[in-house]
Amino acid sequence: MTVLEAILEGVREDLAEREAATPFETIKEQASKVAPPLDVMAALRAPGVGVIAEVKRRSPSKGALAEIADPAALAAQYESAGARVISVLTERRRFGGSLADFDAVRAAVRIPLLRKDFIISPYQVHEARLHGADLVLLIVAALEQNALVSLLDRVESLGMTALVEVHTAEEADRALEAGASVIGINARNLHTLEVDRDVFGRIAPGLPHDVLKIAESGVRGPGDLMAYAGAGADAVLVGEGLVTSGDPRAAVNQLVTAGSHPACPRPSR
Ligand SMILES: O=P(O)(O)OC[C@@H](O)[C@@H](O)c1c[nH]c2ccccc12
Repeated sequence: MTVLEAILEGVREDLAEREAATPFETIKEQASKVAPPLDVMAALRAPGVGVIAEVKRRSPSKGALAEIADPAALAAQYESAGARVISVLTERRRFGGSLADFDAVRAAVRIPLLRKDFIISPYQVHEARLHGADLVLLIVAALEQNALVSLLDRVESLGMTALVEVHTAEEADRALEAGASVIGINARNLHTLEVDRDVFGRIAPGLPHDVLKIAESGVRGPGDLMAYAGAGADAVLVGEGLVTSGDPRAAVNQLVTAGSHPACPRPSR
């Protein structure tokens, strides 16, 4: 079993419990009454290379990363330092996240929020909306093509944006085929957890100009952001580098400053 398969098994078990506690129809109905999603495309298309800052307690590759006693306070720091979007891990077993973390962050910031989880069912999409998500992660490697297409359609039909994650050129083709308008290229292989920062530069140039390109994982500082920018990134998604920095506000600010510096390569749209 690969790491991804093991994670998905746990996700399915946790999901079954939530489904038993609250029926799909209830989640759907409650989600329809929530304030509409924010304009994610506008946030991501702003000038310069954007920063998506992640609330991440632990990871399967490194174990515990940071305590994060107050996710709302961390998110408020990210926002005040100029992050465009905040990503909140809600996967419990491997990443130590929760929808409670998501709620705390939602109440603390005004910028768009990404629900970062292993989404395999429409239930989780409506659940994301119910908790105020604007963006939802869909991982191509975790989904059959028909599931990817139908989840993407559902995300968009609720007015949210799908961040469709890929790690290979074949997965990128599947993402485009499904109609993705925002593609995240993850440097980390979810089967082996190995990080290869060159994956972005191999895949991004083959994507259409109008597709927003997010470089995910492995950003340690402004140098990595500049390299991703040079390869065509519209934004970078950063977790570990921020939560382990000791000063997340300063760490985000350095990235935001680099991403808006005149010497930073511009997205080519
Ligand atoms: O902590 P990093 O290396 O900055 O990576 C952040 C983000 O890309 C990573 O958390 C991530 C990318 N895709 C995922 C899918 C599921 C869980 C987590 C992820």
